[in-house]
Amino acid sequence: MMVDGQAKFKGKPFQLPSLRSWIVYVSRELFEDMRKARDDSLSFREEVNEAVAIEYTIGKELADNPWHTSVIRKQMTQNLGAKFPEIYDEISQAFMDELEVADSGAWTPINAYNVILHVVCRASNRLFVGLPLCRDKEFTKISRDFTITVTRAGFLISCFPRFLKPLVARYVSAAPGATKAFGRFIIPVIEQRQKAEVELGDAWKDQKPFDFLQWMMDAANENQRDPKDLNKRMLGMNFAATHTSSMSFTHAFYWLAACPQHLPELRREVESAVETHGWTKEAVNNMFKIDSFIKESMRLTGLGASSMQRKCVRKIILSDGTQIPAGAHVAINAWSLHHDPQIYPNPFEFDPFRFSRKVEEGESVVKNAFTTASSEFLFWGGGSHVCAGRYFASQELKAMLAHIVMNYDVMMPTEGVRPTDMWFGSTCIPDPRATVLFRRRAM
Ligand code: HEM
Repeated sequence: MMVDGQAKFKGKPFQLPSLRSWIVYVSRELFEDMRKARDDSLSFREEVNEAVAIEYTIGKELADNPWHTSVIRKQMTQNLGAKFPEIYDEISQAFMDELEVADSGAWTPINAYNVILHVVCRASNRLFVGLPLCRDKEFTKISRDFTITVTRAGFLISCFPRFLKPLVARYVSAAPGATKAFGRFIIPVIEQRQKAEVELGDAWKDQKPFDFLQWMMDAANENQRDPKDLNKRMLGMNFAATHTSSMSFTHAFYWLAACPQHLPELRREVESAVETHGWTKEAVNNMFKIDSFIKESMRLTGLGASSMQRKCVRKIILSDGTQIPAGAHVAINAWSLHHDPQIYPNPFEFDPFRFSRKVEEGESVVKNAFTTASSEFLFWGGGSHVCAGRYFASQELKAMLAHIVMNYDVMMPTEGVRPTDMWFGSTCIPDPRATVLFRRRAM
């Protein structure tokens, strides 16, 4: 429908119904309007609050003041290099534990999505809260299930008028139970750290853990140190990180399994980067083909057909004269943009080295990098709310792909056939039931 709308209205804004409301889709020409718009006109927060009923599912505190986002943008991003060895350790351990591939060297059919979800959850939580919690089966299960819990409850709550929402939330939402269960793990850790800080005074500085939870505790002001509040923010992080990364990785991985002819070229690149830099952030930064492979997968079959969705909170007029009334929802038609032949020649072809080739031809590395959000690549959204975790997500996905490439052969049971994607509204979901064949790589 978005492709038809784009063709019929020749790039002018048009409206389509979504599962919750009508959405005005604008094209790339209005990217700057969307990028520059402030929250008092086109609101990201109102959009998210409405989509997942955040005040009833995750917590009103997060909706009112998401201060932890600046900890992601600053402390977390700055420390990714230092944390890489641990994150890579978790990725390789998790693949070893979760991927039951025959030792005989025979092909083993495996439900890849389930493995990927477990690996992502462990790797993310290694950064968020460290060992041993990131490997705790009960703790990671709450984290893995939480996105589904919130998405389901949020959708249901959003269908009811405002005065009924609290009632619906109380009876349908499993989120408060999940928050409590998560808190049984996280709150004692927070309390123990707060106690140690008081008892050890200055000595705490040298002994304190080096993880996201601690960066958040250090950044919190006097009013933000309540363990219950910090618990909700940790769960919010898991919500933002787990399924987005797992589903995105699965999209890229299905391309790899459907096109294993690219394995040798990817292997050569990973081998050379690791030989020079070891398994470090520098090595991953030098994996341009891996980067390009993932970016091309996200261009062709990324999670969102729409991007930068906002709720209009006061009437505005866009630069082409389009009037957006208060209460309307606006988004960029990312699907049409990512499949526009003017920007991406042969847009429906999977061309994994499309971006790394440009770099080899002399174009800027930054322009072509997976992490770069621009008017031509809307996978991460854009403007002031562009994904805060994209540097971590990119590093994690690249390290996972590099690890698979180095250790396994993969292929689809029907050679060359990628599992058919599923659509939920404007979200493109890789088939979670698909089986992929794995074989340990002969060294
Ligand atoms: C492949 C994985 C991921 C994808 C596809 C993704 C995608 C997005 C998108 C589309 C947005 C909205 C941007 C906009 O509307 O302009 C967003 C926002 C956000 N993401 Fe991600 N994300 C991913 C991973 C992560 C991770 C790992 C974290 C945390 C560690 C994270 C934290 C956030 C936060 C906090 C925001 C809100 C930013 C704000 O309020 O300003 N994301 N993400």
